[in-house]
Amino acid sequence: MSFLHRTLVSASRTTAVRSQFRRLTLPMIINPSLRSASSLAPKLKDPSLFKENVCYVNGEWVQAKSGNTFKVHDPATGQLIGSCPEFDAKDTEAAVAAAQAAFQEFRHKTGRERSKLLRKWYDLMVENADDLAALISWENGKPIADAKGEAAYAANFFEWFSEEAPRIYGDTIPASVPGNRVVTIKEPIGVCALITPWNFPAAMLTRKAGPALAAGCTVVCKAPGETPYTPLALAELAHRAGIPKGVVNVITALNNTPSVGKTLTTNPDVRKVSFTGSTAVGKLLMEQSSSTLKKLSLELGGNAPFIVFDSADVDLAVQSAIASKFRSSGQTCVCANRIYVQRGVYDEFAEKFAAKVRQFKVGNPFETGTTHGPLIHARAVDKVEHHVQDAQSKGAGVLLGGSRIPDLGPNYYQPTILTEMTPDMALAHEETFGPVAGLFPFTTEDEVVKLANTSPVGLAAYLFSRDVQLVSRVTESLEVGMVGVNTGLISDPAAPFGGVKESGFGREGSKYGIEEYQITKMITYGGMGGPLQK
Ligand SMILES: NC(=O)c1ccc[n+]([C@@H]2O[C@H](COP(=O)([O-])OP(=O)(O)OC[C@H]3O[C@@H](n4cnc5c(N)ncnc54)[C@H](O)[C@@H]3O)[C@@H](O)[C@H]2O)c1
Ligand SMILES: O=CCCC(=O)O
Repeated sequence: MSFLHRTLVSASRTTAVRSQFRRLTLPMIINPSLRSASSLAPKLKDPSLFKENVCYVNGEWVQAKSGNTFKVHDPATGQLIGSCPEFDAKDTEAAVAAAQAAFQEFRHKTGRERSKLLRKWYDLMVENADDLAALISWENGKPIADAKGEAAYAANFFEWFSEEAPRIYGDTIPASVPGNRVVTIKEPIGVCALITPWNFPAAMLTRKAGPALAAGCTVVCKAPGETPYTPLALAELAHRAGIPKGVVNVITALNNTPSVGKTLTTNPDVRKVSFTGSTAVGKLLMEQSSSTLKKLSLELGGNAPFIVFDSADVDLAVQSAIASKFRSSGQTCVCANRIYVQRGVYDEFAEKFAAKVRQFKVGNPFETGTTHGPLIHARAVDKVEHHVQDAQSKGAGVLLGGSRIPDLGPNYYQPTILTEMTPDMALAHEETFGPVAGLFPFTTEDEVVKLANTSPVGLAAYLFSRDVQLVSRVTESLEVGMVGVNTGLISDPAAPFGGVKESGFGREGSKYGIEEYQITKMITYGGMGGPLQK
């Protein structure tokens, strides 16, 4: 197993592994000893990675021209972490101008030079992984083991794209016109706006910035208002890596996010927008980008079907469902959302699944042994609660959980299992983005494929079966961009990540990821070839 896979697996399956050694308890364990307010700030080995009240523009740490700031809170405790500059349209224009000026030189660096810069940035991420993980846990709320997994996952995008940068090739194409020679070269598209979400504060940035820099582009990263400190720490590491000024800019906003987004999607110097977040915001950004016809990558919401056939290895399906459904407390776009289980194994699956979930330890992300932390904010908890109540009102059973955990804090919700789910329930057609597993019984292959494909989104799907022909049929019938067969973990810098339908378009990571930041320029040479002149 590779280091990356190990870190992903260890972060996401902490619960599965630990559970083998713990006594079953009912209900799931709640980590009792909340940290006191005075012990909230994690101790960083390098405190200078915590950048308060500044953004990184043109190689310098700057404030918003207005002097305005917004506050960032720890989702686990509600305590204040600090403030960040509330950038506005003018501040954003300045960041784009810096990136545009830097592009004129950076585009001419060789692939090998860009590779070395990315590699240095990667090395610094690895050296500072513990601090990055602490920042991730603090502002996002994921348990520290998961945050370490994210730090490694994020760094690996720089490693991967440092290896791609020197290997950018065009084609030589046989022309239809005699004497013509056609070649293509790959050029960097220009300034890229990278708009990233809070659920992976490091990895969503590196998955975009890695290929952008490898291609020779410069970037303006709009950090999520909920989790700005990890992206700002990455900016500090970019600075230390010697990345030239203006090539990487990291800006922050919370209340001004719509106007910053509008600026990034309408400024003619921005040639590409890459966004990860909700489908609703993706559609808005696409509409805004149409004014200057920007190239777009949109990695939007999912509603992943997780299908367990009678022919499955049920234990493997259970373990994988735990890893997929409850990763980051259900707050990833590829989390299983609709768990379809064939009638023949439904009861066995439900029982074994519940036994594992009962062993989760919900609590403060920094507390030893915590396997699951809080949700990101109150809106997220409200949505989860709505999905559970809606399902209950329409006849679902609550096998486990089903309520908030106010003793831990306002953003905590119990890991929950709902049974006998039906297609009319909200969870069936909306991504929950929280720790609720809805188990839908089904009878036939045709039925489950139709159910899986009813969603307007199509990001990831998972299926479990030992029947190779069934696997092949179903995989090819699913309307999604990614399928996990007999695995619940599909994220890998080497693999193309992206969706179809209203989950967006474009691929991130892998050999394809860099194409999103390139243009293919065709050159036709006329009057070439023909017989040698004697
Ligand atoms: N695909 C993913 O990884 C992912 C990540 C986060 C959220 N989501 C989806 O979003 C839903 C709710 O989460 P949310 O409310 O934080 O999502 P959201 O789309 O509103 O926010 C995601 C990020 O987009 C940015 N953003 C929001 N409005 C913007 C605008 N007008 N212009 C520019 N940037 C803007 C913010 O930086 C924010 O952090 C979830 O249920 C889930 O479906 C998906
Ligand atoms: O939530 C979005 C991305 C998650 C991942 O890369 O696995």
